[in-house]
Amino acid sequence: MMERIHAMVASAPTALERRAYRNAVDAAVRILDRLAVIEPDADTLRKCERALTQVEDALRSLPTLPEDVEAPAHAPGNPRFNPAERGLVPAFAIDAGDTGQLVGRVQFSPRFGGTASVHGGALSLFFDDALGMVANGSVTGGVARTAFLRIDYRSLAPLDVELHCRVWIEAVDGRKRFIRGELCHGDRLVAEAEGLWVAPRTR
Ligand SMILES: CCCCCCCCCC(=O)SCCNC(=O)CCNC(=O)[C@H](O)C(C)(C)COP(=O)(O)OP(=O)(O)OC[C@H]1O[C@@H](n2cnc3c(N)ncnc32)[C@H](O)[C@@H]1OP(=O)(O)O
Repeated sequence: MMERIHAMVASAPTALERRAYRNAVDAAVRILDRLAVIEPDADTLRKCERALTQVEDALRSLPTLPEDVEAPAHAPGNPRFNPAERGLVPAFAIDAGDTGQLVGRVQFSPRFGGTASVHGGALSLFFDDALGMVANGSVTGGVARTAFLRIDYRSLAPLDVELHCRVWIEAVDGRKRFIRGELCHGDRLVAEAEGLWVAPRTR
């Protein structure tokens, strides 16, 4: 029986499994968002902890991903490898993009917040993902890893508000891809980023 379950999850996920995975992650992050804004109530929180522990126990009984990265489960379509689909970064709506740039919108929900504004580390996480998409895009081809990422925080980023982002390739020099990006709230610049992505040596 265990072997059969493992064979099921070791294959690339179906559309139904992807949707179910997304829905489960969405439910989990909605809880984190709610916990970030509620007034503490110890009794309710204890009940919440018990219920969540039951969910966690159910998840612990499932097999984990195979270590072999060539296995079908590691196909790019698997939502577990998409930072937004597993709740690591806020979903980024891409409005326009070509081979060397993209334009989109992002909204940071309360779990990404400090007090009333977005946590600086969350902005950095977002930029790594958004600039990384362009660095790993069709103009450059192949995989590249973040070598450095510099963020200039220009003004506070509000939570739960749509922010606009633009990302573009500044230069490509051999294996090096220099990428820049900016995030705005209306006309106001919130943060700028520049980074280097380095593609692996081919030999
Ligand atoms: C569609 C999918 C979208 C996915 C988007 C998500 C993207 C997210 C990507 C990540 O977050 S990856 C995780 C965070 N990054 C890492 O863990 C990387 C850790 N570091 C490394 O693996 C290596 O240091 C690295 C691959 C970046 C570079 O190692 P290499 O051995 O391939 O490069 P090497 O040291 O030979 O340097 C190559 C060139 O880059 C330059 N370089 C490397 N690191 C640098 C640095 N930090 N600053 C400035 N220049 C740097 C280096 O000087 C040199 O320049 P030149 O060719 O002109 O001589």
